Amino acid sequence: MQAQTMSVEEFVAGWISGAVGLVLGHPFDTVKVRLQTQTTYRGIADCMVRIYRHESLLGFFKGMSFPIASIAVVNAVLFGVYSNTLLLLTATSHQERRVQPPSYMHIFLAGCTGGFLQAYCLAPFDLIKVRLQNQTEPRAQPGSPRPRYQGPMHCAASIFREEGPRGLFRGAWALTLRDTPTVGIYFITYEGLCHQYTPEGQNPSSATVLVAGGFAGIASWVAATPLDVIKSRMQMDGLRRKVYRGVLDCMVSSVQQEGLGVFFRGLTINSARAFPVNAVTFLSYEYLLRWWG
Ligand SMILES: C[N+](C)(C)CCCC[C@H](N)C(=O)O
Repeated sequence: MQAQTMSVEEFVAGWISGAVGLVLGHPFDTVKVRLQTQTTYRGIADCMVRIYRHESLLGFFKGMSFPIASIAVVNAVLFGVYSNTLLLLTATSHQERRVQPPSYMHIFLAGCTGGFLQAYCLAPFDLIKVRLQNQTEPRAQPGSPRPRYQGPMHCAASIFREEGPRGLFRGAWALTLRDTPTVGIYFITYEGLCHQYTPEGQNPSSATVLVAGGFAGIASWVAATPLDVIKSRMQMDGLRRKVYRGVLDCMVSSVQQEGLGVFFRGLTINSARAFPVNAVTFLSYEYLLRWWG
């Protein structure tokens, strides 16, 4: 791979590795979204049992098809922009960076750039995912009430019709605020841990990549959870009637009604999800790049 030319491999590796992680983490993600936006569940276990009883195993996979289709764009942008920004800042390729590690400042800046740009691609897909995950109706049985959205395309079309084209970007601002700094944290944690446990100039071992990826996921999600709650609430807003005037208003009224703890809703489940998802994401990313490199 040549330095200074844009590398397509990074985008493709980002896509495939994201898809692998996504399927693994989706059931956790559904529980998280419900806990963040609905007040009827008493905790993780209660939420899981009730989803299973009422909606069967399929309930955990609601809203997954769109993220699978969009992860190609979203993760390719995340990893591709990150890597290519580093290439611009440091003039070294993925392999050369093992020998000449970039500074943490450069890693953070490249991560923030990747996070900022992927947030915009992610926003409409994430909105549709959250709306579908929050539908508690069991799969259609004859005579049972039909859920509001019949599927991802129907959901997108309904939002477009009922809330206008801008409606598809509901929550995008909160999402950008969530992801810009936390993707910086994501890559700093990953690169820092890999560097720490890898002899000079070598590639990190699979075990190192798994652990560093897992902790990168946890660290970034811990930092991201407060704005993740706000983001999910903004996305559900407007469904019946509009409650929040903006990100700040959503923060203030959530805290007033539920206390500061509201910012940590879904933290446990988010971290439990983040470890395996991001361990697998980084492992496949590294392997794909080594294989092609
Ligand atoms: C959003 N935040 C920056 C915290 C995490 C970025 C990690 C993205 C990964 N696909 C996952 O879903 O865990």
